[in-house]
Amino acid sequence: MALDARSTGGPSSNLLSVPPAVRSSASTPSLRSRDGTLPAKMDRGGNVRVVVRVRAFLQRELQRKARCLIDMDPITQVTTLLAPDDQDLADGSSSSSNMKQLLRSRKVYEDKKFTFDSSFWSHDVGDKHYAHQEDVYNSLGEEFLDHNFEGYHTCIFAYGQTGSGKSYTMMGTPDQPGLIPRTCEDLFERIAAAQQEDSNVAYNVRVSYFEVYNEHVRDLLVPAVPGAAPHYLKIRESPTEGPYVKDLTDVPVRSIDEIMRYMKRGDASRTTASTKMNDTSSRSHAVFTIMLRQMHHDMETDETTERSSRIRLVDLAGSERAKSTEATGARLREGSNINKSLTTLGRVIAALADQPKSGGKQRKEAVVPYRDSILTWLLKDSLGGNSKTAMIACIAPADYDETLSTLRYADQAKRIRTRAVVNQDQMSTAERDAQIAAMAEEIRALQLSVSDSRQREKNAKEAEERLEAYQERVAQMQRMMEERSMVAESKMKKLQTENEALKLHLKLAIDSLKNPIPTVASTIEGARGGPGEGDKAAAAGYESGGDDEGDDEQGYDSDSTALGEDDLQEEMQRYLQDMGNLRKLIGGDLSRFRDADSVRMPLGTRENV
Ligand SMILES: Nc1ncnc2c1ncn2[C@@H]1O[C@H](COP(=O)(O)OP(=O)(O)OP(=O)(O)O)[C@@H](O)[C@H]1O
Repeated sequence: MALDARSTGGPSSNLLSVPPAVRSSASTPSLRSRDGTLPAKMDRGGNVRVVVRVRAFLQRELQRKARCLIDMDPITQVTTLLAPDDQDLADGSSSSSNMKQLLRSRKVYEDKKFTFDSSFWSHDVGDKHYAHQEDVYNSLGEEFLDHNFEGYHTCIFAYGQTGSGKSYTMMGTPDQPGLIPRTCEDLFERIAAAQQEDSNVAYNVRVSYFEVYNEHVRDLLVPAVPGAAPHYLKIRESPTEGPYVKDLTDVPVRSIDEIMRYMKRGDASRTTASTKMNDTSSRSHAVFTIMLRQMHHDMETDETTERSSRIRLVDLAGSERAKSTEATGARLREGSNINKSLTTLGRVIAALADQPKSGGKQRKEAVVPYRDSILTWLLKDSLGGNSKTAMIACIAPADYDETLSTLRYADQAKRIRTRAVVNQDQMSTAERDAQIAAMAEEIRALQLSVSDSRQREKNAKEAEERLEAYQERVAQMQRMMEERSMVAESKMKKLQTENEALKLHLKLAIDSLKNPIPTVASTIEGARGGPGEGDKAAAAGYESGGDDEGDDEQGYDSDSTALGEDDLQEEMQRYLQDMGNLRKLIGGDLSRFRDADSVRMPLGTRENV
């Protein structure tokens, strides 16, 4: 049950019974909508969607008998942060000197109210309005997956202080899977259902998983070699794709099992450590990306429509105060790097929230400091570009200062507008072939110039840039070849289905010729001539039609039967031969792609695990 479709309740909330949320039946919208326009209900405007989730007390909070400082109103979606009293402050401070300091500072605490798109009350599981993992997925993940099938890039990121429930929300546990495993599962279920419905649509799914640790990018799908120095990846920016991680493993996946395997493998490689605030604290920002490509081939026009979308699911490391975590050494350095990138994220959010709305009075756009941290640079597109984005603000129930800071962050993020567009391409087979040929030519030229520059070793930087451009083009070509092979496979599938249908048809035609059903006319004729005549007519079958012309048309004579059967058989033979030829042609195409695949592997622009 999704919380925005029902009530949530803090200690004082007004609980209402509302109907349970209905699981969306949305599947893949037809790829045949050429212009990429979507039903109005799909378009929720371009603002970042912000939801908030409060977790249950942890052992340490129960031990100090903490009081819940959060209240959520299920109707208005207002989240109230209640001012702590002296007792709360005394319970929350780690030492008596801290307490004295707090009281001396005479800070005035007051209740603060915030309104978000949804609020998830996950504080006490006994509450009938408790938001389970499934509710969070149904309310947010499912809708975002709808957008992906429509062709939009999406990004969901979890933000909050350390130990507030980000990893639990995004990844969850084996018993309580979070948004990432649920998205993977739903994705493949939808693909299977859509393929049953329309075999002309082909799907291609790839995943990658990386972490940003201490301002370095590490591939989580490549197992770390024990004892060896960690392998960090570089970031590049492409004019079309924006910033990306160079040489990041990007694996094709074909089933739920396969994607779950990669997800678990990456998750196990994440840098975590035990801190005072969280036994398994994520010390890095983790970005799990799914690339979904949907291709529809129209047999009549021989045109292929392709939609591609990127699903980014981000589990940020938690903001932390060194005082609370009591971290020293490596943990302290990690903590300050985490805080640095989160501060930059805060500045990016503030700058984006402050951008003038288009159409209004011309005001200068604020400079957005994306490049000030690896995290914000990599999320540039998701935060302020072509993406539908959601932020899940995770909060602890009894930490006023940290929760206030998270809620303020979230409040600002609500004002960010992104510019998501449907990523759809349409191309005829001839155009695709021409593009592949042109690309092959370009690659050849680049290859020559790379080896030439290398030989001369004059300008190493230039050579490197050319090499990168070359590798990028090869990767693009690889993708186009895959698309062609997907189209060819879908053509094959369709021909096979037609072939089967024709074979069945032929068999039925031959069967009906061999064992014809007596014509109704002759039976009626027989019946008219009295019971004796009728029996005779039935026994004579279709030959008893008489010399009447009309009867001849309805019945069959043995000569014309033989002729019709031969004709039909001949025609069917021709069909089958045509089918065979087509199949050979496509088979040839496929083996060419496979050959090309093995040839291009050594180029290794994208490593496949
Ligand atoms: N909704 C929830 N229901 C039950 N337990 C939860 C919930 N949210 C979080 N927890 C528990 O709280 C603890 C901290 O959660 P989690 O590790 O997800 O925090 P985090 O925000 O990812 O922290 P960090 O930033 O340090 O990695 C875990 O033991 C987790 O199981």
